[in-house]
Amino acid sequence: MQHTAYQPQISCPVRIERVETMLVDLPTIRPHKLSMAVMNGQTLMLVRIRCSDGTEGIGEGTTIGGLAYGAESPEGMKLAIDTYFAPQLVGADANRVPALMDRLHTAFRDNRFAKCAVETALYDALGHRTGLPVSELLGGRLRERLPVAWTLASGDTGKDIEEAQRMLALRRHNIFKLKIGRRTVREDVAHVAAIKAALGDTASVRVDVNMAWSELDAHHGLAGLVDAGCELVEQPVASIDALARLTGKYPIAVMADESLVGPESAFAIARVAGANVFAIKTEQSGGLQAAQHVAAIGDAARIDLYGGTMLEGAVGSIASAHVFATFRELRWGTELFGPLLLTEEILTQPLDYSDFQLTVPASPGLGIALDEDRVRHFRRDRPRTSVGPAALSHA
Ligand SMILES: O=C(O)C[C@H]1C=CC(=O)O1
Ligand SMILES: [Mn+2]
Repeated sequence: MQHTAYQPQISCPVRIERVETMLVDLPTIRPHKLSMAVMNGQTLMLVRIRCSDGTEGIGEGTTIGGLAYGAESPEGMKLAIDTYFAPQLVGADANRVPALMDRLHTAFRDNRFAKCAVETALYDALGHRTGLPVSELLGGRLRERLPVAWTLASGDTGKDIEEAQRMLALRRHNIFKLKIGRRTVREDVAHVAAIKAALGDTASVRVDVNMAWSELDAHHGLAGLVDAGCELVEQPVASIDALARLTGKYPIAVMADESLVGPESAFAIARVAGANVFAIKTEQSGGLQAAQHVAAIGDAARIDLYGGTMLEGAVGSIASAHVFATFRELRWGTELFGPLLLTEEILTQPLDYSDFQLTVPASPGLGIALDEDRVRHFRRDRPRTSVGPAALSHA
């Protein structure tokens, strides 16, 4: 008897036909105050890759406060993809995602966020072609739902307490990350202590200093945070050496964020025991696979994992959710709340945030669909001339 061999669709080359990018500007629900920027809106750089078999994939590149957080901006990512990446991609075999990414890594230095957006779109398209969710293409998910923290960053203690209590009542979040570092250490510690006292044991309270403290500030700060009942401090100082000197010194977990920019930095931090926890950000790591490599280094060094965010919108957040779903352990949960910070929905079906968790979609690719009308409406390059109702009906 002759057996018909199973022929996965990806055995035939599928060509990349078009790479399209756009900037989408969305307002935030309130000013979001970080030590390096105050955000009143977020710009998503969306990339759409169309392939010769009719499949397409979407990806997102997003950062915080334009160029305030790092070396890439949404505008710069768009330029990098349009001018440099697209000519390398068009005509290439869309099924070979790691090979395509290798080509981009060889041809172009850095640009980790822009590369992550492209890798996301390629995996989304591959998922549609094969019928598999991105998490399965990345080796297989170990969980269906992810705990999601909320960031309190209104700049006002009373408002933050009200916001946290609302989130607890809605059963949306019971982990809170407080953005500090804009005020004195003493004021910041008092702010954290007041919030923890108001929430009690119903909530986990953590802080992110975004590198704003000197090493001496950090010694005072960490001691005060321990007394306030705070269980984790994220990137209190800038340098890896200083992080290492603080780690283990106080009964509070020290988490690396800005210092963690891909596998090499993960190795450097692990080598000096520079953190108890890695805040792994998919974009900051350099892509979906790179984030998995960072996780593997953390695992090997017995450093706990946490799924971080660059305050991405729905596309980038769900790409990260697929990645984090593959991590062996995720002791500190995630903070994939970015879409909830925005006033506008750009998906046909909103993401499922419930019971303090986010569901990782199980349908092919990223498992989400853009609401094209909404995206068109919020595109930065949409026609802006005011038109009357008659003209609109022909638009
Ligand atoms: O972790 C960061 O530094 C960036 C980000 C994450 C949550 C938030 O509010 O800002
Ligand atoms: Mn951080």
